[in-house]
Amino acid sequence: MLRSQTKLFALGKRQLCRSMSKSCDLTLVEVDDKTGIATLTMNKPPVNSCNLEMMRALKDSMKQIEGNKSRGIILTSSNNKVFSSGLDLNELRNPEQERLVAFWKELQEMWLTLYLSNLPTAAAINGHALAVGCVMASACEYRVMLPGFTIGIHATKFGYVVPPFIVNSYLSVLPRPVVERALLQGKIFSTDEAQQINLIDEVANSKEEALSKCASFIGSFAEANPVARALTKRQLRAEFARTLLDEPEAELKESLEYITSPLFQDSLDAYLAKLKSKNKK
Ligand SMILES: CCCCCCCCCC/C=C/CC(=O)SCCNC(=O)CCNC(=O)[C@H](O)C(C)(C)COP(=O)(O)OP(=O)(O)OC[C@H]1O[C@@H](n2cnc3c(N)ncnc32)[C@H](O)[C@@H]1OP(=O)(O)O
Repeated sequence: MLRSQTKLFALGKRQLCRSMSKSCDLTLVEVDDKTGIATLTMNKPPVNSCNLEMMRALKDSMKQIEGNKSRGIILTSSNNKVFSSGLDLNELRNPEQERLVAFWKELQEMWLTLYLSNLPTAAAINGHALAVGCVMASACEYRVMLPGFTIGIHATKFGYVVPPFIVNSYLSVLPRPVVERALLQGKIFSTDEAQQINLIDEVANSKEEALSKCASFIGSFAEANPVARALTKRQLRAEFARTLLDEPEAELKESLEYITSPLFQDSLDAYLAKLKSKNKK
């Protein structure tokens, strides 16, 4: 996804910006002129898996929204069953080194951009949010989820070690003993369970209601000075972002070694085969 492929349109009272790939718009951004709140919609069929281009589109869209002086960001999905299925597993399977490096750097940068955004951030989770899908929702300041879906980081279930910044995503919303158990079990939570442990803040019965609740949360900062708010947020979050801010290369090296190991590749093959066979039955 090249920056030059990102377009900005004036659409009535709203601005619409799209990050485009060859075949579709990977992300859509609409800014509400009345509230100044931007809705960033993930739009990569079929399940918003995060490949290199998708993560670049998300990062670029967030930077554009910040540059447009919006009042906040709501992250959501155009798919009414899946918020995001996490990393695109095809990027990890027998990867070409150069692309894998670019992919993992993009994951680091996308996460930092969202986690440390100057703006208030909220996720309207209108479908399953798995692995990095859950990480993105957890990086936001507020989460509203629709009933009947699932959310969680199940990496250990299929043989993946969880990288430290992903652990930190959970730690910024959940108490440590809960994080430890959830990550070690590879626990996926239902909407109700997620609300009980405060992984999500509210449940909404429709996407519209979820967006409205997210907008109310963002509106709750109306009295706060935006610069003071942003700097305070950065101070509060800097500790959990430290590894990626100070030593992204070390994290990259460790992750690449692990991803390219036979141990990881074998468990990925088995997992992908299981995922594909589901649709052949
Ligand atoms: C010490 C240092 C250690 C460093 C360690 C580094 C290692 C890092 C790796 C660990 C990090 C992991 C983070 C991740 O995000 S991994 C991604 C995990 N995600 C999943 O497991 C989600 C799997 N998907 C599902 O469960 C379901 O698809 C769904 C999201 C519940 C949706 O179900 P639905 O029935 O609607 O859709 P389908 O299952 O039929 O899917 C449609 C097609 O999409 C393909 N698919 C789904 N998810 C992915 C994905 N994440 N990547 C690639 N492809 C995906 C699926 O196979 C279907 O394809 P098909 O149509 O060809 O069959």
